[in-house]
Amino acid sequence: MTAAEAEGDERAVEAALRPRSLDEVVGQARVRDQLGLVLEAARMRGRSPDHVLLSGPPGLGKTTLAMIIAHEMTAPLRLTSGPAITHAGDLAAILSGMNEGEVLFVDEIHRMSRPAEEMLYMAMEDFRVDVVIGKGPGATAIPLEIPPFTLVGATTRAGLLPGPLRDRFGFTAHLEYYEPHELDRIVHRSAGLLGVELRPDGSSEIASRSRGTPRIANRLLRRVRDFAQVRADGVVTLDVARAALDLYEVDELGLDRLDRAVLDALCRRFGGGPVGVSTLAVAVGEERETVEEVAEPFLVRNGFLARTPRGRIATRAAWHHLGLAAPAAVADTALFDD
Ligand SMILES: Nc1ncnc2c1ncn2[C@@H]1O[C@H](COP(=O)(O)OP(=O)(O)OP(=O)(O)O)[C@@H](O)[C@H]1O
Ligand SMILES: [Mg+2]
Repeated sequence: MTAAEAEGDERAVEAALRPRSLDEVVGQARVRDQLGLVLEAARMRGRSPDHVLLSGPPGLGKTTLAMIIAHEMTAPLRLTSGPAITHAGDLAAILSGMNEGEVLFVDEIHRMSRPAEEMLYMAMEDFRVDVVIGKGPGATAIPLEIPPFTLVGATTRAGLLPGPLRDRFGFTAHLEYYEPHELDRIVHRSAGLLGVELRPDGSSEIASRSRGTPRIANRLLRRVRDFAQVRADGVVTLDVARAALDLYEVDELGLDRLDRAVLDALCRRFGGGPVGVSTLAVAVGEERETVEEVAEPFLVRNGFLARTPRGRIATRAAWHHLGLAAPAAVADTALFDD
C-alpha cells in the first residue's frame, strides 16, 4: 500500500465512524440541545435553519455536525473551504448553483479571501449577490437572487473571523474538548463499528491518552487494534493498549511526539521562553499553524505552556514533564493562564 492509499484508507475509516444523526453524537450536550432546537424549529416552520457557525480545535466534530445538520434537515450538502475560494467569482459560482434549502458547508471559513467574504455577507443576509462584470469604469454589477440556503461555517480560529461575518450567523456553537468518559464511549462505539474486541480498561486507557479529541481517540484505537492483532490475540486489554501506545510514542498524558518536541525546544533551546511561536515552529520543523492550532491548545489547556504578550513560556509542569529541573524564576501557570 502506498502512503497515499494508506491516507485514503484512514479517511474512509474516519468517515465510517462519523455519527450520522444528533442522537448518535456523544458528548457536547449543550451544543446538541441548542442545535436540536434550532433544527426542530426550522422544520416546524418549513424553513431553512439559520446560518450556523461551528468553532473549536481540530477533530472535535465540526465537519461531523455540518453533515448531521444536512442529514437532519434531509437537505443536500455542498462542501467547500475557505482556501478553495480565492476569488469572489468562485463563491458566486457556488452560490448561483444552490437550490432552495440546501446546506453549504464552508470549512476553514476564516481563510476566505476578503472580496469573497464581503460577497458572503450579502448572500447570508439578503440571499442575493452582486456579480461584477468587466473592469474599470465600464464594470457593471448584476444582482443575482439566491434561493434561501443555510450556511454552515467551520473554523478552528473563531477569533480570526471579522465581526460582520460572525454576526451574520444566527447560531454559534463552540465545541469543547471531551471528557475522558465521553471519549470512552466514543472508543466503544468505534470498536463496535470496526469489530474490535475491547476490554473496559483497554478502552479507558485509550480515552485518557486522546487529548480530549474524538479523532485522536479513533486513530489511537486503530493503532492499538493493529498491535493487538499482530502482537497479541486481537483483544484490546489494558496491557495491549499500554504497550501499543508506548510504541507509538503517545505518553500517559496523551502528549505525542510534536507536543514533546515543542516543550523540549521551549525548555532546552530557549531556556523556557518567552519565545515567539514562529521561532518555536522553526525549531521543531513544523508549520506555525500546526504548532498554534494542534499542539498549543492542548499544552495550554493542560498547563504546560502559557501564551504571554512577549511569547510562549514553559510552566513548571512542562519542565517537570520533561524530567528537568525548572529554573527558579519559572512562575506558576495560573498567573499566565489566558
Ligand atoms: N461527538 C462525537 N461523537 C462521536 N464521534 C465523534 C464526535 N465528534 C467527532 N467524532 C469523530 O471524530 C472524527 C473527527 O471529527 P470531525 O472530522 O467532524 O472533526 P472536525 O472538527 O471537523 O476537525 P477539523 O477541524 O480537523 O476539520 C470523526 O470521524 C468522528 O468519527
Ligand atoms: Mg473538519
